[in-house]
Amino acid sequence: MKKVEAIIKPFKLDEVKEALHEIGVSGITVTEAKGFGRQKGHTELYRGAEYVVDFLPKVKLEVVVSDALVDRVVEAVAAAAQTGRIGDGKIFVIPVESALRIRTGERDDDAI
Ligand SMILES: Nc1ncnc2c1ncn2[C@@H]1O[C@H](COP(=O)(O)OP(=O)(O)OP(=O)(O)O)[C@@H](O)[C@H]1O
Repeated sequence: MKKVEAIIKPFKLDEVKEALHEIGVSGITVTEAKGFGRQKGHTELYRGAEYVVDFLPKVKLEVVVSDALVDRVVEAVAAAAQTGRIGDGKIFVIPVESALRIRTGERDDDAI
């Protein structure tokens, strides 16, 4: 299993969620986040306004998937989140050791 952690522009969340739904991802964790990339000190367009970049609002999306699905998830998130402008975000892939569905006791691939 892998955790795909994506930092994206907030207005792209619905599109990314739809793309993940289409490839069969059932569980997603979404957190409001703030951050900056290498554009620090420059300006970034956010909701039509130019901001001098400090910490910009972002959304952090976490999806744990089977190894078989990880490439498709990364591609789907990247395609849905891309605008081509600075600040589009990043995707990290992290190994996951185990998973447990608390209600049933199912584990690992059966739990995600
Ligand atoms: N190395 C990193 N570690 C953790 N979070 C990061 C890292 N780089 C970027 N982020 C997060 O991703 C968000 C978007 O990053 P961003 O797309 O601006 O990166 P970038 O490298 O500057 O690329 P770009 O040139 O496309 O803007 C940041 O606001 C931050 O929350």
